[in-house]
Amino acid sequence: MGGSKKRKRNEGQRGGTVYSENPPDFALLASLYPEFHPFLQFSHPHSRPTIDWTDFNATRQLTRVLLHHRHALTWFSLSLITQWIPDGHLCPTVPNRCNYIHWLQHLLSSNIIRNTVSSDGKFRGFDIGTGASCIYPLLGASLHGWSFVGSDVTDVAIEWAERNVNSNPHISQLIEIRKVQDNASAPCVEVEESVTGDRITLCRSTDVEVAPLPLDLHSCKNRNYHGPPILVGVVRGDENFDFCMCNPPFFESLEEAGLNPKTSCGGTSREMVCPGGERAFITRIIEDSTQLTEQFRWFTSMIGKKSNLKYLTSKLWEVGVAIVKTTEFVQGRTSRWGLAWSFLTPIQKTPISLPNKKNTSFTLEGLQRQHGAINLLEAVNSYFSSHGLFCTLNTSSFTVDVAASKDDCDSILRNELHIINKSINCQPTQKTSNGSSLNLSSERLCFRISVFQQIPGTLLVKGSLQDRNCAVSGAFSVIFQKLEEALRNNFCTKSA
Ligand SMILES: C[S@@+](CC[C@H](N)C(=O)[O-])C[C@H]1O[C@@H](n2cnc3c(N)ncnc32)[C@H](O)[C@@H]1O
Repeated sequence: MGGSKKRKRNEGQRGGTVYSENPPDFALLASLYPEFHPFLQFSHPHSRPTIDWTDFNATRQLTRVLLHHRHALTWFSLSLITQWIPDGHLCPTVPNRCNYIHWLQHLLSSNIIRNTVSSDGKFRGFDIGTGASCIYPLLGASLHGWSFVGSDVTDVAIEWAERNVNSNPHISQLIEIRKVQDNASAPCVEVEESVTGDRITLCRSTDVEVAPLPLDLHSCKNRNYHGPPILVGVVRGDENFDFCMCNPPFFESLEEAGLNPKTSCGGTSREMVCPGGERAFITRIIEDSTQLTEQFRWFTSMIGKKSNLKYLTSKLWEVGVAIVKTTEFVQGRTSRWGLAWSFLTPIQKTPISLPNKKNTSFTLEGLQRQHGAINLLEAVNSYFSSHGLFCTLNTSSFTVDVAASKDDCDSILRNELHIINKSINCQPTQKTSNGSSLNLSSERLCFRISVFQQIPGTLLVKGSLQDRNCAVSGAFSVIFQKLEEALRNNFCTKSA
């Protein structure tokens, strides 16, 4: 921590992915795929080539050759120009989509939630709105051998997603494309045979014609979302998944969707726009998830606006999830966020394995001017208060003293900071040598957070355990890590 004056933004999901460590070499791609060559641009004769990111033909050709070169995927058949992504349809950028897959792989293999669905790491996922590209199932199946149901509402998306699946016979058995319709008759499942080259592949295709949703879902809770069903009514009662994923229609209008002139990835209004934008769409996913708590280990979604991440996270705690995980995906100048939640009880970490340090710290660098020590201190205070912990803020010494009961600590160790008992038992307190008013009962975890400004834009956050021998001191490291995560999320990432 600390050190370098200018923080270099990590590309990819924090921690990096194959594309941040090994970016595409356009010259090499053009030598391997002549159809990509016309799109190369050179700022001067000996510079590395790039492409015109505002040219839809260039970005879709790049996606096609990258999928083939890096992932052995045939996407909108390389040989048949008639099999091309329909004009104007969303063309996915591969590194960005890989970041999400990479994060999911990390989430699933970390076994925070017990694996009850799949064996051998062959996870099963539900891709909400798979699109004509079917990009996530193709990547997930080819990179990790995951199986998928990919849903969508438009005929074009379904038709082309199926074609893309069938163009990849080595993984086509792993992917089912499911059409979502908003009318009331029983689901029908059919298996279609299709011929690709000289091989016959099976692409399971399902039309799920769903019963109308319960009234309260349509009208009361989802005033803003009036579209077709998303999970409830599309997922069958006997299905279980390790995860669902979604790149939702981010925008409230096409005008809003067209605000980024720097890249051209296409996107029709059906793909990009939903009344109420991603906030409404993901709120519906959250509401659906409360009815499918046991059928998914993880619910996840991509989020385009940081302000929505905060809103949706608090919504999740309101509906009683057991755990929330977030991440930031950074690709070039674009940031997106990942949100994951589960209703299943996380596997309890053993306190013995936790380091029992008395003092610990981290540095936040590159903060904007308006984020001074006092703002950070207030954020620390409200972070702990909002989780029901007893806090004393001291703005002259730039400290917050915090006390947590044994039950609070148990909850935190189970990753359940949100259900901390708010009615903290305020016993008589005793003055400590450093002047704080903390209860030093051996059953209570008492610690002090101090904030120091090192240089403008760089703050040091220090945590000091008041009594290292208290019965619950092992919880301190976890709580401090959670605080760091929350502060970094709030203060260190680009605002949307
Ligand atoms: C932003 S696009 C994402 C496409 C693709 N997953 C990707 O990442 O490029 C959103 C997709 O969601 C689909 N969609 C909208 N509402 C839906 C619903 N209720 N259920 C399933 N898909 C839906 C749209 O048709 C569109 O294909």
